[in-house]
Amino acid sequence: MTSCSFSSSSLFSFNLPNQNSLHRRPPTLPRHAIVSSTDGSSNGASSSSSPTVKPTRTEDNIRDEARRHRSASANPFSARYVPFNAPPGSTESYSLDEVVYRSESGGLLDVQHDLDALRSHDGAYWRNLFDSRVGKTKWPYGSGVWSKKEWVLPEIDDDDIVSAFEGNSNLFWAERFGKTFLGMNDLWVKHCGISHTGSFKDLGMTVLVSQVNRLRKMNKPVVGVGCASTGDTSAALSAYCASAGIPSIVILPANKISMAQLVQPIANGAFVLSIDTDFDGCMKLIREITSELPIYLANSLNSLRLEGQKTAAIEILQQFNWQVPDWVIVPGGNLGNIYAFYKGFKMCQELGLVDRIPRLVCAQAANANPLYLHYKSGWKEFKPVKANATFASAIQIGDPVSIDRAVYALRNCDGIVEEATEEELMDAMAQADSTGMFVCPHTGVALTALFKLRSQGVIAPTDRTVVVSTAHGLKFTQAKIDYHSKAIPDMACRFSNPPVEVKADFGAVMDVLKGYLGSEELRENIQYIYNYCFFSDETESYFTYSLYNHANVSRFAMDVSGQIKQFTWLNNNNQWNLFWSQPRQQCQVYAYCGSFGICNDKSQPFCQCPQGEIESEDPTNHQEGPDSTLSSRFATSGTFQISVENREGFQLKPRLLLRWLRARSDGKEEGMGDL
Ligand SMILES: N[C@@H](CCOP(=O)(O)O)C(=O)O
Repeated sequence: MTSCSFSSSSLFSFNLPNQNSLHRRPPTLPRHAIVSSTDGSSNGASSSSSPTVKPTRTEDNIRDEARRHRSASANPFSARYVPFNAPPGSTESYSLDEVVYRSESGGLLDVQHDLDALRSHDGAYWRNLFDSRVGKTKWPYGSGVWSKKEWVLPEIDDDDIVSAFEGNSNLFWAERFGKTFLGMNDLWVKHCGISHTGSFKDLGMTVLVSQVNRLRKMNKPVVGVGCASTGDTSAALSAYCASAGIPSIVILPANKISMAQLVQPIANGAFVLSIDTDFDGCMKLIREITSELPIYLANSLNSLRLEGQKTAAIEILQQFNWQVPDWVIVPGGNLGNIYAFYKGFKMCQELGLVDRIPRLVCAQAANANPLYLHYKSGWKEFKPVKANATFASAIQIGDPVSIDRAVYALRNCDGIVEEATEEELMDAMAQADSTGMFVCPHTGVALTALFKLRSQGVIAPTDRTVVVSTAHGLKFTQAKIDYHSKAIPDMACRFSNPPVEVKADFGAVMDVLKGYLGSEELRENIQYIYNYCFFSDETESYFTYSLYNHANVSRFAMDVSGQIKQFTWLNNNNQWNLFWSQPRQQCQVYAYCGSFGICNDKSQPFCQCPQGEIESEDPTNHQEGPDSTLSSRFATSGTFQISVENREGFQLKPRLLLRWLRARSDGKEEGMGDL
């Protein structure tokens, strides 16, 4: 890990920076004659494309413009800290302007909104309001978080908000991944990592840093903001703090985060401490530090963060036109996010935007699985674990701070916890990448959970399922390089795709390309023409297919040849064309010529009896193992060829010594077969 040397003297002088000079200035935009207010009563949803809109001034930026249109009417919405899962009758609560992370009893806090005030509008009102703000540059609603401001931090002044217009992340229809690997048609990946700093942490950090900005303007004693991190939280914290001119301090476990994650806070000017411990050790330190120094805690122990993160759930509903998916699968480490998703969905149900919530699945790496073990024990006593190294390094956490929140969320939505081994998560990541994504290992954990729940029949092929991708794959290139170079000990790296080294010679390149174009791998592309769905359980196995283009006519047949054949109708020739067959060559049909016959694709009839004498060792005693079949045939050259093929169809170099002693072909004596 790179070591960083920053001067500590300037950081710990505790001088408040001149905020005016540091404040981010959004770009100047032409001001349009749009009348709108922050309560959304007139949101200008259709104004930007109206021909009657005229630019009248150009000197205002979007923040100035929002300020000018600030509503004069009193804000009816509010929120407070209360003890998390407080017993009925509890009156303990705190203003969001207090610096407090724990309840009197030492438990977690939660941000409680005045739901009665929010209920003064019905679900349709909120749906329309949120929808009207998407895709605009209006400050601060251009952010997917602040477009739900009334449900996030209703009382903050728009001027105090520090935003990179985060959120509104892509909800990707994982069409090919779903169909190819899972037989699913309605699988989606919420790419929260396609974001300002490359992870979902931006959603929470815009809220937390905005509140810090407000506290500092109120002259509250907040000198800087600090976090422990496995890489993503620190990247988000440092970027948002840099944007607002607020010092940030990040504590990282040495050698346990990716280079891309490490360089983010360094580049954004954070004070970076690389500490020889794991994340749980760093978390303990930051808790102690923030209780001693005027440094505001930015980890999700601070419930403000979850107010931003919950908007990803609202956004998913919005992207489905307010239809509720059946499942949402979230990778889990420190476990704030699984609760944030639950809270977002629950608020939408309670406020009448939707009538139910999805079932949540929390997916953990098997090397850092305290929640999984807790779930498997029937939610008996929780025991932290020592988290072992995992490629899903951002969730290498053994003592998650939000364990109570996660258990609450999962129990209240009939949730499930799954785990993924290192090989499973890396394979799943590579499979997703092979279908056009570029996901992080944590998404591999979530996809593994999906594989397992599909194969157990818990998630049905038609269930609408969303996998939450938490970070950008580019943060984890080293893991991908190791995988594709097959450089990971004890891992088969089944889906690796290493580059082919070829000399700079036309013929050599052509040979390699011809090999590739004839490969099995490329033939699989027929899936773009046919939509295959394979189903298999204990009682039945079958597949169905349909044509993407209904103008095509096609038929499948299996006949006495032992081959399954797929024909397409050629309109020009008025005949069936053999499009695909498997096994491709007649002689590849298992035992087509019986136990001792010789199959030769190049002659008719294909099957012949061997001539001469063959002396061989026991065919089952060769190194390819009993799963391999031996076949032999005459090639056009007249030489005798032997091939050994295992059940997966891989051609193996035969180690079996089959000696062709005296073969007579056309009365000639041949020498050794072509081994
Ligand atoms: N994966 C996290 C770990 C800290 O979690 P947080 O949600 O409490 O910030 C990270 O990126 O640091």
